[in-house]
Amino acid sequence: MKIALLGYGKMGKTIERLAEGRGHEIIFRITDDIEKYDLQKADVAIDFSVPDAAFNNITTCFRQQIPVVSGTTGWLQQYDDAVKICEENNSAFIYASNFSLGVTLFFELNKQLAQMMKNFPEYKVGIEEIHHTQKLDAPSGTAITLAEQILETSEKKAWKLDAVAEDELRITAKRIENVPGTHIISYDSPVDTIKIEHIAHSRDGFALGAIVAAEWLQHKKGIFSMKDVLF
Ligand SMILES: NC(=O)C1=CN([C@@H]2O[C@H](COP(=O)(O)OP(=O)(O)OC[C@H]3O[C@@H](n4cnc5c(N)ncnc54)[C@H](OP(=O)(O)O)[C@@H]3O)[C@@H](O)[C@H]2O)C=CC1
Ligand SMILES: O=C(O)C1=N[C@H](C(=O)O)C[C@H](O)C1
Repeated sequence: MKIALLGYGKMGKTIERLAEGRGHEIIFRITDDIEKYDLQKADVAIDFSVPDAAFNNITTCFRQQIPVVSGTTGWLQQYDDAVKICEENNSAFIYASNFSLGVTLFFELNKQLAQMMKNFPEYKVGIEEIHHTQKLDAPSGTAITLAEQILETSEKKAWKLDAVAEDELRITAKRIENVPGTHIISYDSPVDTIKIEHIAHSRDGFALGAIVAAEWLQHKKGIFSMKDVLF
């Protein structure tokens, strides 16, 4: 595949290394005005950039029918508009707040555990995420996905960073040097605690998942998720 990278930071460089190892070619490393690039030369665009740039860059690709794999977090208030533009232009899109196989499995485990715990109100649920100090957004996109899954079965009304109200789901965000990404779901009762935890050891899992998603998306049209790709 000929890949246009939208964003060439920590994730862009990791994707470059792993994609070239799988025989793909990086034809653009875009970190500024996307209009300067001849996107028609690309088979797919992979977006790991910044919240302010993601929507414009992704939809510019859709308008040229270039399929997009996006992992950028913090721009999802515009996700529905991006989906609409993708469909209007008969293009293809996969978004995931976390592309790793481990977190895709963890999402399924989280849903099953939430379903089981809804009958045991003595357990108080909370989410903790830990990331490196350069991360722009808090809470992480992954923590928001986990929270939204829990809210589907819980009596809590909404998630909130550092929530204290009883009807809010508390997310705690910590920033520590060089941590690629850790997510913990805890159910605390007066007598014990149940925890599930996903720890990324590097960025390779995120990058590999995004490349596999891009390979899978070739010649497809429509809106997909990592569940479509992996299961
Ligand atoms: N879904 C997932 O699995 C994962 C998602 N992420 C998310 O991916 C995003 C990127 O993460 P990371 O690589 O660590 O971040 P970095 O800060 O390392 O990289 C961001 C990149 O975006 C570039 N950029 C800035 N403006 C534009 C623009 N207008 N168009 C295109 N690119 C631009 C920056 O360029 P410059 O430095 O020149 O400003 C830089 O190359 C974040 O939102 C993060 O949360 C991260 C890991 C996994
Ligand atoms: O910014 C990061 O680094 C990460 N961002 C994603 C998120 O916000 O969930 C995924 C991963 O946790 C790393």
